[in-house]
Amino acid sequence: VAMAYLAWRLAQRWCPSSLQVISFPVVQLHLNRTAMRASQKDFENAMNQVKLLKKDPGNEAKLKLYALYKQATEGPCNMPKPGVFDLINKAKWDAWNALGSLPKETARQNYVDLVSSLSSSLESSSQVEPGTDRKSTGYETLMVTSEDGITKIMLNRPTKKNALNVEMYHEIMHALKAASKDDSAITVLTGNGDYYSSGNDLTNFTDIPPGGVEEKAKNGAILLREFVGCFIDFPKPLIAVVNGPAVGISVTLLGLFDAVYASDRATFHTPFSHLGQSPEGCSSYTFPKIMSPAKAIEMLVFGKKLTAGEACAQGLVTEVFPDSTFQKEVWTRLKAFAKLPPNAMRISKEIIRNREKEKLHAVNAEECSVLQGRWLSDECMNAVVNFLSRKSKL
Ligand SMILES: CCCC/C=C/CC(=O)SCCNC(=O)CCNC(=O)[C@H](O)C(C)(C)COP(=O)(O)OP(=O)(O)OC[C@H]1O[C@@H](n2cnc3c(N)ncnc32)[C@H](O)[C@@H]1OP(=O)(O)O
Repeated sequence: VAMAYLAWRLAQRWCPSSLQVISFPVVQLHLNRTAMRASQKDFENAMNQVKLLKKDPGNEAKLKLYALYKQATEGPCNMPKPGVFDLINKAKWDAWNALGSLPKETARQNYVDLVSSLSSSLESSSQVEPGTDRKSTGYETLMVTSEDGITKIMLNRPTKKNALNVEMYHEIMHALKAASKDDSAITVLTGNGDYYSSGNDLTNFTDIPPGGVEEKAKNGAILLREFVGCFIDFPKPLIAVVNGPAVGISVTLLGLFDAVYASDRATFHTPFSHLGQSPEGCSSYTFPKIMSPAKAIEMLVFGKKLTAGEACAQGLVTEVFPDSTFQKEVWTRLKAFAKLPPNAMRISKEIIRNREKEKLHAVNAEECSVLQGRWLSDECMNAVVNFLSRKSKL
């Protein structure tokens, strides 16, 4: 029920006046389009095209497609209204019912038009899919630059506090793979805006695939394992420039970095229990080693938020700088590091890190498998619903 609620809320959030948005353009198209009629063949082609869309068109578009399909094939909605707790079916019923007495032929035409516009918009945004050689501007969620021997990967969703959505996970993996092969000596991860990162984007939980929440959790675990694996295997010195508060996975990953420089404005918070979740990013292994098991439990189990000074005292942060001089001091230092012989740095990192790699991959696999189960728990679903319905913030 919680997941159904999530999907429903998301549809509402993207389309607050969903009934008007669904019905209004449809009726307008009907008025303007008396001369145009999609054939049954066009309709069938459009149905096949939907299955081939490279990106998920989102809940709002899916609701419109559903409503138009039902109207085109069955006519006006004559089903009984689903109960108030049957949230997904109620959202679908609302969308269909809002089409009123729209003629079947018009619904068919509108369905074909909608699929055509979705295909072209999703096609053009997929031109920067992983696999192609991206320049900095090719990223949707990152700014990646390379100069003075430093590749800088900047998380770039400042209005969302740099929350990591699915696209950002993929783009970071792509940027790390590219940085591991480019001619820079060191790689830096930082955030744009006032946050370093608010961790996993909680709306990632709302986009449920046809296989349901189990498939969603399985896909999430696969993505997470691959994502964390890229940090474990990264061959060059990897440095975090923590410009502001860090939450969740953006904190746990720090245990896999080679140096962590933080502004004194930064905080470090892993509220996994509050979210019904469990530690990831290999933190169940790295944190107890870095800061002692008891201190790790305070953070990872009880969700204690550390200041930058406390995180430095615990060994998670290398050094803290006053916010007013943070950028200047850190980048001066990094530019000096980047002038050191790159092969020597790479080999030294290898000898320090390599004997732990196998262990880290095993920990990563175990953490992902535990999280997969957690994501299906009532505790987790309720926490996500509460955040999305703005009942709770950290
Ligand atoms: C597939 C791999 C999965 C790996 C799993 C990882 C686990 C984790 O990372 S757990 C950590 C998850 N993160 C959170 O729980 C943080 C949730 N966010 C908040 O509590 C607050 O937003 C904040 C304390 C970070 C900031 O509060 P503040 O009042 O300053 O700003 P807001 O108005 O809340 O935020 C602005 C804007 O950004 C959206 N947003 C921020 N963080 C997230 C997030 N993690 N997920 C989704 N959206 C986020 C927030 O909703 C606002 O959006 P709108 O302007 O559209 O309302």
